[in-house]
Amino acid sequence: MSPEDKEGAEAQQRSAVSALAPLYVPACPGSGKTHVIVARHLAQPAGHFRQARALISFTRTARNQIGERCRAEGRAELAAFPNFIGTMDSFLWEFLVRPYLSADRQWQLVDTWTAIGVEVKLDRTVALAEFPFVVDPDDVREHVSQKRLSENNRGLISSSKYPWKTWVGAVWKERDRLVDQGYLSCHESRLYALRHLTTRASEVLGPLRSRFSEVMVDEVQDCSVVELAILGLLHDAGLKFTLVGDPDQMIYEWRDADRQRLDEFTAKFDNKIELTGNRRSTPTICALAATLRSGSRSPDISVAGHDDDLPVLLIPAVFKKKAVAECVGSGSDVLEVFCEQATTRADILPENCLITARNRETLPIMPSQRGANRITRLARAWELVNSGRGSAADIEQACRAAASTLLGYWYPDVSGSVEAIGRKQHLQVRDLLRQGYAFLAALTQPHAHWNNDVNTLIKSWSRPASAVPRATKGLFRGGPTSVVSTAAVDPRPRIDIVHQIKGDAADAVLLLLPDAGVGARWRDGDPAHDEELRILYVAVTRARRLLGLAVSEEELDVIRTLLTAARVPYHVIGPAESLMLSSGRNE
Ligand SMILES: Nc1ncnc2c1ncn2[C@@H]1O[C@H](COP(=O)(O)OP(=O)(O)OP(=O)(O)O)[C@@H](O)[C@H]1O
Repeated sequence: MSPEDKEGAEAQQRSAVSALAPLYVPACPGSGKTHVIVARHLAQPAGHFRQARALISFTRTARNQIGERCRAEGRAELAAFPNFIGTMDSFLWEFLVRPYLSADRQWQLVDTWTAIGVEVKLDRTVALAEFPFVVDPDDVREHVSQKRLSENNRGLISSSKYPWKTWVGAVWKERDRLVDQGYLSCHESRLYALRHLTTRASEVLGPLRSRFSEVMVDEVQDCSVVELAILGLLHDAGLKFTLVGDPDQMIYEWRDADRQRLDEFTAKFDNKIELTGNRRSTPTICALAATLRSGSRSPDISVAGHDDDLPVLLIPAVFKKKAVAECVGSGSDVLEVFCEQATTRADILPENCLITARNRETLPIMPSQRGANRITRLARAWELVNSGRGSAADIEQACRAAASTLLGYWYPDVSGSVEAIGRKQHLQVRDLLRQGYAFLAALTQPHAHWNNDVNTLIKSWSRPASAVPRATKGLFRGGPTSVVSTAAVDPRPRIDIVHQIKGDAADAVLLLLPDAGVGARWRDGDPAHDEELRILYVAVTRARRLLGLAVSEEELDVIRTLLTAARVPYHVIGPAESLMLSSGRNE
């Protein structure tokens, strides 16, 4: 990093902090988007009515960070009324929805229908939250999308004797019943906000104008089309916005984020200041990331100031079932090899590594967590859930192990994953995981003869009508071999899907690319139109110093060629290297 690069990045940030709104700040990964928003807020005097600012983010974590920064700078007044610091949903609810709802009931906003666990029941039972409500923002009309149903639910509904139309009727009936009771999901709330803005604009705009001189939106690329339509109307009505975001990190198409709509909206902003200084990643990681975004923009400038610039590690891998990936040739575990490489090459410990994949099904688990007998796995699952540690993915795995235990007793003649058995028996995976969690919570602490407690609970646990338990099949004969989970003692890397690590960072990141054709897609695809590539972009840009890619042998040549063309230094881990590492560890 040259002093000019550093000064350039600082100058960009300073301009973004001091420029007048309306303002659009497209910013690269690691450029300090939240820093800019907070600094902008801190740079201005605490305003009272008509001078206050609203700072909108998409997560409660981001909201809390902004509030904490204001307090840490000794400016607690900036986090208080009449300023507003909150999520997009709370902003819409507080200013555009709640004040204009009828006074005949007590209204409650819920994140999603999952929060109140409502189900649609015909001859099958499907949670209301599982039905995707899709909206056309131009005429604010909603429909329930069959196309967007999960595979599991599509199978469940197609096996029902009722046609899709009847299901849709039942969905609306259930939804209307909840609204009658005063419940609105955030999805509904957004639609109400848009309706109120179009039908009673002057009423809605008055209070916003009398309070805020500026509204800042962080991660604007995460806005759905409805949210963009709302912001568009507010902008056209004269509310002053500062939008900060990275369109290349748009990975929420499933919740209706839309690149074209975002581009149309941001094109209305004449004042645009770009942030191209990456304070997180090395030049190599910035160069690789540039191959995963649209247009031919040159790589972002690394101003992270790391001492080393490590090559990307390519790990040829065989992706096996049950979330295991092995190195080609040596058969060593990819996760272990990557963590060892991170330690030996860069002094990065496993707990500072992040392992990620696109889908939960392909998310690997550490070898230390595998290979144990069923009751030992269950004991580890108990330990994990009761320890309060572990990532969301770890806890889901634990619930899966418990659900699998119950299914093994209920359906002794059916084998397969929780998904496969659920599909065959018309049971929802979500319900099975919930049962798994409750089962773990009801179990005693593992001990040498724990199998007796577990078996008693399995037998007394409420079972589905279709269950056909047979004598002791699926029950446990012996106790666990080791009770304490290695998770409690081994430092382990964080393992999570890409959508869960957005906004985070780690010294070393390993991205697993198990899909056939991923190399060609990367080489030929356009990230502007291919969300899968943007998801890879988000994954690789989490890395500070070391990036690893585990790819199947068939993909290796394409990926090597494209990295060479982009002048991204890489190193392929050969069989001897991965073998040497694992045998070295065993000595
Ligand atoms: N002006 C600054 N001075 C010092 N550190 C900064 C400054 N701006 C940002 N940083 C640091 O740079 C790092 C990257 O910033 P941050 O995580 O906010 O990036 P981001 O733009 O939100 O990235 P992404 O969109 O990829 O999540 C953080 O560690 C942040 O504290």
